[in-house]
Order: sequence, then structure tokens, then C-alpha cells
Amino acid sequence: MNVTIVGTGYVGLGTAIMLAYLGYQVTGLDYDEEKIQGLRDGILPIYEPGLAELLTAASPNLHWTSRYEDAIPQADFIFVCVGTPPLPDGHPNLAYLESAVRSIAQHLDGKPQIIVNKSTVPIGTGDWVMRTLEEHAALYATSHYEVVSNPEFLREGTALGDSLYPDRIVLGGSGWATERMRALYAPLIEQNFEAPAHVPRPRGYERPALVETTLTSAEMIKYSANAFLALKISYANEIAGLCECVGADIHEVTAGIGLDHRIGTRFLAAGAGWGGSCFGKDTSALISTGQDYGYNMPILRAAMSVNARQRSLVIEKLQKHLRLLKGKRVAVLGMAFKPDTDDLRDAPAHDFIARLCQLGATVVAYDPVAMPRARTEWGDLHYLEATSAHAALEGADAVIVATEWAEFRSMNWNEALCVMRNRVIVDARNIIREPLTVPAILEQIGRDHPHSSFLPASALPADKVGA
Ligand SMILES: NC(=O)C1=CN([C@@H]2O[C@H](COP(=O)(O)OP(=O)(O)OC[C@H]3O[C@@H](n4cnc5c(N)ncnc54)[C@H](O)[C@@H]3O)[C@@H](O)[C@H]2O)C=CC1
Ligand SMILES: O=C(O)[C@H]1O[C@H](OP(=O)(O)OP(=O)(O)OC[C@H]2O[C@@H](n3ccc(=O)[nH]c3=O)[C@H](O)[C@@H]2O)[C@H](O)[C@@H](O)[C@@H]1O
Repeated sequence: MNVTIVGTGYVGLGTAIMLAYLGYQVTGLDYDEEKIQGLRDGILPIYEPGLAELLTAASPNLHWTSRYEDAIPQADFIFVCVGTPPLPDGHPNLAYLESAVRSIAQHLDGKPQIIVNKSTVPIGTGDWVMRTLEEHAALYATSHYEVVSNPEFLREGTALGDSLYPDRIVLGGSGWATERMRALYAPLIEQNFEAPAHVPRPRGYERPALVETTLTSAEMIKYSANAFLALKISYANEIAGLCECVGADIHEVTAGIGLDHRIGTRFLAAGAGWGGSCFGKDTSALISTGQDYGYNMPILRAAMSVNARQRSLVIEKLQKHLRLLKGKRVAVLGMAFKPDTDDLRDAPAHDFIARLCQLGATVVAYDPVAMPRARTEWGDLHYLEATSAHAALEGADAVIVATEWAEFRSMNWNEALCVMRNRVIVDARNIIREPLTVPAILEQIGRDHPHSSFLPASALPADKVGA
């Protein structure tokens, strides 16, 4: 079977490489010529653990192009994976999707073809794509094509494991089309499917559940799933705030509530809140869809406002100890919106740096992977780059841990803190667990450190230490 993937970003690339690994002939199409040329040369445009190895393994089945005429006529399945970024009013921008669908329509071949919506698109878009194809298809009278909604649930940073060992595969569309989609995914659905060794099989994993629905329900499943996860994190953050007020520890609390299987321990990590290209965008989109129908969604609005508050809280915690930020040197560790990705979209670190600069601080930032991308995408910000976490801390008055990269978790904080001028730590991801033996102030989210009190590090007595 021939598969074409339109849009080779985080989702399209992962999908293309995964399907090629399963043995299909896959053509990745992107209108970004530079990206396509790079892929032809074996260069991935994004950082995603394990993807380069799988690209090498699957490369005999992979082809790259920027021309629709080279990719659409021969395809049995055409996956649409273009971006759907938010507009200022919260609705997703469907311009990329519309342009892709029009281009696809002009090259449909007349044989049975399935157009698979993998982009996260507003409820009702599947029907709209079908109508747009009908309006623009050159061979409409003789073509047999259908639209399927097959939403993607992968997370950046663990994209391969999520794609090869998914919890569920959602297929929304007619029986004719979903049956063909089931055949495409058959290798993953087999109980004994094994991904390559570098993609670990989740403990207890058996096989994905197949969920076959209408187009509209499939679209609704995607948005509701993301909004629920966003809500869960905001709930943990709201409880974290109260933990700080009453002197409880959010780690103990979430561990305790998560053991109830109806709640579960995952996605309860309190901190700076969610970032990335999807939770904010998809929650806003769901609220906007509600608005289109005159339907208010107060729970989702609350989740968004708690998330915004988490970001402000980080700077407030700094101000509590440093008072004036003007002239202070602040290290920001982590720029990507989460670890194991170079994605900077809606990264909390961006807001921290912007606010710190506005308040007159000098910012020194470090990220193990995302710094080159930040150079091109964060032209609006002024900050100094450090070559390591240690270098970022040198001479700093404070440090914000913005992203929980493994190297920040495992570093020797007691040693690292020694190079700072003043030792105020706002650990916005709650990663520091070791007791601090050097004098320092440690602020975390939802965890009270009663012995922390601010004094220049040199003046702090040994018993006034953080954590
Ligand atoms: N990033 C993620 O983790 C996930 C994203 N999604 C959804 O998947 C969709 C894609 O997201 P990303 O991969 O993150 O976006 P992205 O921005 O990384 O990639 C989109 C790609 O589409 C290309 N493109 C745009 N218009 C095109 C056109 N008309 N013809 C050909 N190529 C075109 C762009 O050049 C870009 O390479 C979005 O709807 C998103 O909400 C869903 C699940 C996970
Ligand atoms: O539609 C999408 O794009 C994807 O959005 C999320 O995936 P992703 O944004 O890549 O990353 P997550 O691991 O979900 O993290 C999102 C944000 O929430 C934050 N987070 C996550 C978990 C948690 O407990 N606490 C928390 O603050 C992370 O730091 C990050 O900023 C969903 O988890 C995926 O299922 C979905 O496919």
C-alpha cells in the first residue's frame, strides 16, 4: 500500500517514518523545500529521541517531495498532518489545511483513495474537507475517495513509543474507509508486534484498542482528550497552591490521590503548568466551538486561567526573595516546553524570560537541545546564552528551573549552587529532591520549605538551608 503524508512536522514525520518502518511505501510531502532537501540528505528538522535511528531503518521505504503531483496520484492513503495553530480569537487557523486539501483535490487519481485527517481540526472539519474536495477535485465524477478522522495522541519526546504502542487507534468515518484503515494499522494491532529495541514497550502493554466512530465523534475525542489532560494538570496545580497555604506537600498528596485507579498518577505533576503547541490551542478551540453554539464551558476556562496563574507565580516567587529584579542576573534552565524536544511553542520559559527582561533583570538561558531553534524563533527576547547549566549559574542571583531535562534532575545541585552570587532557586518543575547542604532559598510549587529565608549566600548560617 502507498501512503502519502502531507506536512512533515512533529506529527507528519513521526507518522511517515513509523508507517515506512511497518513496510509501506511512504512519500512525505512538505511545501518547505529546505525541509524536504534536508530529509533527502537524511537530516531531521526536529529533535525527537530515537527518530533518527528509525529513519535509517525505514529509509528504503521513504521518499520525500515538495510537489503534490509526485505524491498524490499513486497514494492509497493521504494523511493530512499540517499545522492548525491558534488564531487570536481561539479558533484554529485552517488556512494550511484548506490549502493542502485544495492541492490534494487537484491530483486525486480516480482510484479509491482515503484522505486521513490527522491534524487536530475543529469539530465538523471532516465534512468540510469532503465538501472542499468535491468542489476542487479535478476527477470528481470518476473519483472514489472518502475522509477519515484519525486523530493523533503522540506526545513530543516520546513520539515513537506513543505511535508504535498506542493506547488506542481512533477511526472516524464510513465502514468502507475505516475497514481499509484497520488493514493499514494491522501490524500494530497484532498482539505480538514488537517495535525496534530502542523503543521500549510500555509495561503491561498488549495491543491498542480500536475505536470506530463517526467523523464528528472522532474529532470530538481528540479535543476532549487534550482538554481533559490539561484540566488534570491545572487541578494538580490548584491543589498545589492550597498545599502551600496549609503546609502540605503536593508530591505526597498527588501520590495519595493517584493510587485510586479511577484517578491515576499520571498528569498530576504540579509546576509551571502546561505549554506546547496543543493543550492551550486545543482547549481554546473547544471553548470557541462551544461559543459558536452559545455554549459556555466554565471548567475549561478555569483550567486555562489556573495555567496562566502558574506562570505568573514563578516570577512572584522570585520577587518574594529578590524584591527588585532590576539589575539582577537570573539563570533560566530549560527553554523547550518539555524535556526531550526542541519545540519552543508556548514554552513557559519564553514568558519567564520576557517578564524578567521587562522587570530589568539580565537573563542567562541554557537548554541542552533547544538553543539553536530559540536563536531563530525567539528574536523578540533578549537573553545571554550559556554553554552549560553550570555556566548559566555562574554569578547568578537566582535560577529558575523551567524544564525538567534529565540533566537538571541528575546534576549535583549542592556543587552547582556554589558558583552563584545569591542562591535563590525557583524550581518550577519540582525536580530538586536532594537536601540542599549549601545555604540557599528553594522555592518549589506546592511544597513549602520552611527553613528557606533570604540572605546573600555568604551571610546565611549553615542551619538556614533550603529543602
Ligand atoms: N505536535 C504534536 O505533538 C501533536 C500535534 N498534533 C496536531 O497535528 C497537526 C500538526 O502538528 P505539528 O506536526 O506539531 O505541526 P508542525 O508545524 O510541526 O508541522 C506542520 C508541517 O506542515 C507543513 N505544511 C503546512 N502547510 C502545508 C501545505 N499546504 N502543504 C504541505 N505542507 C504544509 C509545514 O511546512 C510543516 O512542516 C496539528 O493540527 C496539531 O494540533 C496532534 C498530536 C500531537
Ligand atoms: O495533541 C497534542 O499535540 C498532544 O498534546 C500532548 O502532548 P505534548 O504537548 O507533546 O506533551 P505532554 O507530555 O502532554 O506535556 C504537555 C505540557 O504539560 C506539562 N505537564 C505534563 C504533565 C504533567 O503532569 N504536568 C505538566 O505540567 C508539560 O510540562 C508540558 O508543558 C498530549 O499528551 C498528547 O496526547 C497529544 O497528542
